[in-house]
Amino acid sequence: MVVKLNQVLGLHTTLSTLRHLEMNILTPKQSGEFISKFAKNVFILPDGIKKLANEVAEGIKNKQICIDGFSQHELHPQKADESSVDWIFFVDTLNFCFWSANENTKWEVIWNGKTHTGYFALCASVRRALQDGIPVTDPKFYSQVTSAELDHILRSDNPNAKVPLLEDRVTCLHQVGKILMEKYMGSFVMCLKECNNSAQNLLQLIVQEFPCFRDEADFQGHRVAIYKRAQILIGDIWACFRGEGLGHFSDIDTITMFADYRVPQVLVHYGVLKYSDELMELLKSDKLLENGSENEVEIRGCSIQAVDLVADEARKLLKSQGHSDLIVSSILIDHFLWDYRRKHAAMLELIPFHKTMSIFY
Ligand SMILES: Nc1nc2c(c(CN[C@H]3C=C[C@H](O)[C@@H]3O)cn2[C@@H]2O[C@H](COP(=O)(O)O)[C@@H](O)[C@H]2O)c(=O)[nH]1
Repeated sequence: MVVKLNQVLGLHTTLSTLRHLEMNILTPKQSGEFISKFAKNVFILPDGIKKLANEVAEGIKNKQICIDGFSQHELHPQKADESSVDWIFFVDTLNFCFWSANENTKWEVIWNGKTHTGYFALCASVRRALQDGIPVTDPKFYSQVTSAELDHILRSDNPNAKVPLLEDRVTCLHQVGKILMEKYMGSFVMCLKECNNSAQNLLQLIVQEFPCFRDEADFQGHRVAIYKRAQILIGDIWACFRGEGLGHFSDIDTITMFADYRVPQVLVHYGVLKYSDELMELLKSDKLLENGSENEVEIRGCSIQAVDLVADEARKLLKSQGHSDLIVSSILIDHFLWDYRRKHAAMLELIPFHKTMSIFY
């Protein structure tokens, strides 16, 4: 069934999304709307939206939900300077697929006496490399890094584990490092300076210039864009700079949540998303979902739409309470949900996450 685009979506376009229209690619926001309209195995529940929106509105009022979360983490860069931009670009080039088949093959990195897993294991391995004098976040270095060198840099302190997709990570680093060296004077800062403080312009530049960030799929006859790593890259720079200077984006609220494999677990926990029995059984069977498959696109697309609906509802609530000055963004809601999953990992374990071997998330 081919659906007429303008029947489905109010086309909110800016100059930077014209590329999407030329190539018929929906923006992430449009993709979330479109996918959720035609999803067969994933449903968005209005009561869940209201419940989570209430909690988000409260969190924004009492500042539990705020931009400071990023810099408060010891493993994130503490200074808002150009070296932090290249740190974030390096990390978000590799910010994918940390899950392991079972508990004892978890990739772990020890830093300052604390054992880190998943995303923070990646951050810890960067700290470890920099402390060992390896210029790991320098495009000059990683554009030519060997597999053996990256294997050493990302080595697990859990001897039973290795970081998955090592060769894919080397390929991604070579690709983006070469482009930065050849076209952007060896730093992602030059890309930032080209986007005149527009998040959408930067998003277009990232997916145009760096193919490994092109997180797209075909769904019901249309090309949809999820762009999880491209958007988290923008969100992390914005958060690190607290929305100032190099991290100032006039349209940051047009960035959607980052469709990974963790936030959908929290959305199901809050009763915002519901899976069909068939899909839930499939996820519980631990079978891999192929990147771009219908179920996987439905989970990720409905997550985008659900968080945007929560943001809209929270804005309405805050406005009705006389707080229309308080900013609500899908990024801040995403961070809250992602951090929530880590805080309540044991409880959330009861809700299966979709396992995909993908360089995109
Ligand atoms: N949607 C969303 N996905 C995120 C993040 C982050 C880290 N962001 C930091 C920066 C600011 C925030 O305050 C966070 O401290 C990583 N991921 C994804 O999760 C997965 C790994 O998960 P786990 O096994 O638990 O480490 C993997 O796909 C990874 O790409 C996020 O924020 N949102």
